[in-house]
Amino acid sequence: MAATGVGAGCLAPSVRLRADPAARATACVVRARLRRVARGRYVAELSREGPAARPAQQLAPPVVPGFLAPPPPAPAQSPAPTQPPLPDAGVGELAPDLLLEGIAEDSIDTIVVAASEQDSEIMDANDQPLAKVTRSIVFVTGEAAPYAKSGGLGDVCGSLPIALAARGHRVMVVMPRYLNGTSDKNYAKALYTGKHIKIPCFGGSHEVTFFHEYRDNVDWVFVDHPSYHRPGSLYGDNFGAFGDNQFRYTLLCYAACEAPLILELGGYIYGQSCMFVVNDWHASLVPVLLAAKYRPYGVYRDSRSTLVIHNLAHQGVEPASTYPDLGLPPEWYGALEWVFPEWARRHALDKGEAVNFLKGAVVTADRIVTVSQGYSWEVTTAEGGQGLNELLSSRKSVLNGIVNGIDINDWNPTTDKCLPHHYSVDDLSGKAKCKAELQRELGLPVREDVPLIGFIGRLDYQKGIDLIKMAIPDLMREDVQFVMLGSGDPVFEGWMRSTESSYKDKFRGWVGFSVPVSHRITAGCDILLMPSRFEPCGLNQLYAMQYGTVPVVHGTGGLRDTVETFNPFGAKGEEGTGWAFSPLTVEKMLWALRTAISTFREHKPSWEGLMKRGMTKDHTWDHAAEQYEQIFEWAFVDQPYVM
Ligand SMILES: Nc1ncnc2c1ncn2[C@@H]1O[C@H](COP(=O)(O)OP(=O)(O)O[C@H]2O[C@H](CO)[C@@H](O)[C@H](O)[C@H]2O)[C@@H](O)[C@H]1O
Repeated sequence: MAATGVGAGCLAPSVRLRADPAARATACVVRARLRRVARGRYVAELSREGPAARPAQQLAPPVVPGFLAPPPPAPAQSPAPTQPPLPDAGVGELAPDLLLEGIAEDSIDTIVVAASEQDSEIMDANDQPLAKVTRSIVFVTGEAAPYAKSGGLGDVCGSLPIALAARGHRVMVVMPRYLNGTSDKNYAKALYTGKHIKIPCFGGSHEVTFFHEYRDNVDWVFVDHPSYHRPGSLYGDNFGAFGDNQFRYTLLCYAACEAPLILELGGYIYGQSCMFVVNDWHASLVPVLLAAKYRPYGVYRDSRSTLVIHNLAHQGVEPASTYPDLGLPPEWYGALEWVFPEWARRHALDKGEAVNFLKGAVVTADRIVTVSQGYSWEVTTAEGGQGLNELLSSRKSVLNGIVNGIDINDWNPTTDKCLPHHYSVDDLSGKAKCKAELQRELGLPVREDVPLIGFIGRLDYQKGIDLIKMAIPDLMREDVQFVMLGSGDPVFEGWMRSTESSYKDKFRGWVGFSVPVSHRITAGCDILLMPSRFEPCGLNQLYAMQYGTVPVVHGTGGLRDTVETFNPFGAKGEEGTGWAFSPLTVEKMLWALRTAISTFREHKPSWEGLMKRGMTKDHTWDHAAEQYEQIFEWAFVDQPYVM
């Protein structure tokens, strides 16, 4: 039995058959024409074509229950021999998932689902179309919240798929099943699919299995292998990055290529016409595998891939001698080939030859997206391109920037479960209470009049921690409070601890990774500081604005795109949502902070305006999801970049 889609907005992947063993097997074709009758409700007009000799009375009448309409009693259980044959018979209301009951599965050769473009649209609350064309989308990622998160990549891959699924797409996310003793409970609802494959790489055949959870209309697929079960964080432990990360993410990429072909999720596989969305270096082997190992055999010729760059600083680079381990044909070496400049080589005999996963995706993916427009330009410059600028420039015609959204269910001051008090743009009193609670929790003097400045993030060169370190002695001379939450570089962790003991009434350094604490800091602070050296998008400034906390940021990448510097003399009165300073120097940062502090102290109405403008900005994923759809459509208009 085959299911084919006809017409724009092919719905075939979601057609489901419920076979009735009582029905007689007779070859036929069922045509199901979907007509949209209301938002989310469809009528299927069924007609059956089959051999002229087909005895009509041997077939049970169709029952077409929808998700929304309660299923009618199942006449299939007692087929009435006098029932007329099908022609245009079964009509019922149903969601886009078409369920045919009472027809023997093996009695049907083909289901043709025809829906005009208009009919197949999923409508929004105002009955306006969301997605024009629905697709099968496969996200491949090293992390996705709430299962596993080490930073912004996890946030994005935990919420963008849900936003796309809400627009009518069929979405799968493929990521490792990390079991490390602390996050195991996050995978509790994921069930073993019974599917396992053997992956030929690294000198052996490695068995991986698949687990699955269906949540928020998304198929969350977890690849299981012993190398994902170990203490520490996702990518390393106290001794640094895991030495076998290249192996672990090679397995992920192979598994992600197989998943749409073998996993029957909701009864049906995703098939060969997918959009693979590969995130950062962990997933970057996917487009290379599609080109080198599938398309030459006629598989995935109708699929496309989009590389999403969240952070160019991590590229998955290993010695060239590891290439044979990857299981790729020798002639594909050039796609991953990477030669370090002489200054970056370790000794005179080092030829600097390496393989670079991210580079592999840059030269094979159909489209490339960075997580802000500003960053999409920066990656083409020598300063921001981390060595890939020339290659990325050569692909400028398919390079776009889309600013991330945020998960409004998770980050919403009116409902946030991590907060002791709630508030909204109309009633900010809860924010003052959150501030007092935070000061109490941190053991700082509880004072409403003192500006409380926060920092949340990885303690990493990228985040400009060294600038904060240099500025602290000056800043601590002011009447301010400062709280930092972060983990990473042990040198900075030690510095945070010692600074806390030097400025007991003013500074708190919380070393560690705690999502609830990050929510409480975002809500309780007045100012959020982000002096990032580079920032592809940045999420904390978006969370801050959503919570009425005014961001002071270095004007780079996504920070420049999202934070508008305060202007008291704008054309329509006061404008702006924070301060974006540039260039990145301690003096400039202190100047921006002092301007913010004096506005907080001396211009209360202006401060409230800043808070409210930030809170009323649209930070939802809807707009970004629509832009991703556009990129996918462009990709499908073109032939695959590498056949
Ligand atoms: N100690 C801690 N405790 C609790 N939570 C913590 C934490 N440290 C960080 N976080 C959380 O991790 C996330 C960090 O996201 P960012 O976007 O700011 O940076 P990151 O560099 O990880 O992401 C990369 O990918 C994202 C997504 O595309 C880009 O926005 C970004 O610019 C790019 O560098 C936020 O949700 C933050 O609250």
